Amino acid sequence: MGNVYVMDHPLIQHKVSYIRRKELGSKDFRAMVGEIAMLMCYEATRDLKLQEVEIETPICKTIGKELAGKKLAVVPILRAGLGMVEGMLTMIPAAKVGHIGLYRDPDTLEPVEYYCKLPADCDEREVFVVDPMLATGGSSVEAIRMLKDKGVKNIRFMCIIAAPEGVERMKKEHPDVDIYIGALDEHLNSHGYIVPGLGDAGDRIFGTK
Ligand SMILES: O=P(O)(O)OC[C@H]1O[C@H](OP(=O)(O)OP(=O)(O)O)[C@H](O)[C@@H]1O
Ligand SMILES: O=c1cc[nH]c(=O)[nH]1
Ligand SMILES: [Mg+2]
Repeated sequence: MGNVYVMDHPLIQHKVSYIRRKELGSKDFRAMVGEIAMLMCYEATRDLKLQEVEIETPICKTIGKELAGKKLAVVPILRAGLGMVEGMLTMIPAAKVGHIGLYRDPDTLEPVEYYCKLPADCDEREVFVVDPMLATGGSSVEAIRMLKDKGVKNIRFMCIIAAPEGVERMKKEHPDVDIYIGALDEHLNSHGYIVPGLGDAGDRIFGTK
């Protein structure tokens, strides 16, 4: 059964408050989204399995620990998820990266697919799906369905801001997926935007509005 984790680390909370400010420009917004992703990655990988390994230091042989089991992959939901990739790779540089392109139709709020390129062995990997915003949940539910269709079994979802509506939908549709949230907000407005939120994450990262 998947769990929902809302980050309580002071650095994450501080940086999330910072990127909510409407006066923050794209350059600083983008940099901070990357920093938040890095800190969230650190928190969301706490339970990765370790195995013992014999190593030799300049002094003697000893037993150390290394990551065991499945290799990792990061899959951003385009566009806004791209802002989290570098931070994730700072923490887990050996991870492969897949891309899922979805945009939300502004009228229906339904996700529209336009791209999918995944690592060939993604079904053998533990996959971190990243997107700064979980609003209605339509995009993340669809992205995870696409991964499951390719045989991926171990999936975690990471977002910076979530609405309760999206969290409930994810729990219902993908009860096996752990969800990591930077901040859990109040509700969605009539246009499907998170309140208080931070506006349109993709536009703010790429300066398109
Ligand atoms: O939970 P949902 O209701 O599906 O909304 C969340 C989605 O909306 C945003 O993407 P958007 O459609 O704005 O595309 P963009 O990243 O290209 O801006 C966001 O980055 C999520 O992917
Ligand atoms: O508040 C929201 C909702 C969906 N997508 C965003 O970028 N922001
Ligand atoms: Mg957008």
